[in-house]
Amino acid sequence: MKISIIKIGGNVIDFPEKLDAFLALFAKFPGHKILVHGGGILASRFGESMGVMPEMVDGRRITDKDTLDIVTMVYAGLINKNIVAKLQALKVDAIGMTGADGNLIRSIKRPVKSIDYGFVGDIQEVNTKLLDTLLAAGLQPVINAITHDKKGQLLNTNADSIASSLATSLAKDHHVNLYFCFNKSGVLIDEKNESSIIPLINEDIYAELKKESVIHSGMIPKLDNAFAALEKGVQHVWIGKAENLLLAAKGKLSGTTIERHRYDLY
Ligand SMILES: Nc1ncnc2c1ncn2[C@@H]1O[C@H](COP(=O)(O)OP(=O)(O)O)[C@@H](O)[C@H]1O
Ligand SMILES: CC(=O)N[C@@H](CCC(=O)OP(=O)(O)O)C(=O)O
Repeated sequence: MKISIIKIGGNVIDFPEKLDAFLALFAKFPGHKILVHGGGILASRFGESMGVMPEMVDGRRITDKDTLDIVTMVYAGLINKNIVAKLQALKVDAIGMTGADGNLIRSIKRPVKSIDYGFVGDIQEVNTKLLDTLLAAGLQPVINAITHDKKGQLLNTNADSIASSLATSLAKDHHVNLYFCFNKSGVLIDEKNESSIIPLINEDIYAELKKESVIHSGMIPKLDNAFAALEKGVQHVWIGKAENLLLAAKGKLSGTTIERHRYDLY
């Protein structure tokens, strides 16, 4: 079957009117679809209000015990259940899940090397059978950034990595497209100029733009995840503005398409 994995970032979730507009588009999105969400901005804000200061390294959150409790409440509770309720109101039969539900995503606590990320999970296994069953039953999974180690420990996992892993696991048996929706029009040459979209990025262009620091911070893990997905059989990866999601689905020019192949110069 054809499956679309759609990831929505914290910058959109944080603005109720932007989230509502996005969910209305998601409801109209054709075919089988899975929504993956983060919510890092809200988690940071909640943490700060409780005296737990956010600490990020390379776009990943250092997650101590208090932070794990906060992200579990925010991602698996507040954000996930609100999105499910809003989608149900839009007549989408959404079902909200963490990686622990139905053993959907098993991860392991990231080994301590130069940095101790704490309770951060690296994905090991995705229960694609469960996703197949849910999709075949007409349900639309809404999956958040909390995973588990199957030994009783919840872990915090970057939502871009979750989207990419779900896409690559499902791509073994299905035609899978991956859409990263965020608050900018795409990958930009000049971050402050929304019309400076780079329509197509391959690995050569990526390496060059990274070297020149045109691409930095949160965009690096997003693009690493995008290339990893293409390498493992995902058909199409798109990065762009949440409001252009339906244009992207129709193949209309909007945002950035990620292309795997390097161009042969000779
Ligand atoms: N060349 C670029 N074009 C667009 N955004 C960029 C670029 N380089 C870095 N970024 C940054 O990456 C961010 C998106 O990554 P992230 O915050 O992880 O997204 P999300 O909203 O999905 O969580 C943008 O908000 C922007 O600040
Ligand atoms: C380990 C790790 O970094 N987890 C992320 C999960 C949420 C996320 O990815 O949210 P966005 O998509 O809104 O950035 C975090 O806690 O920020």
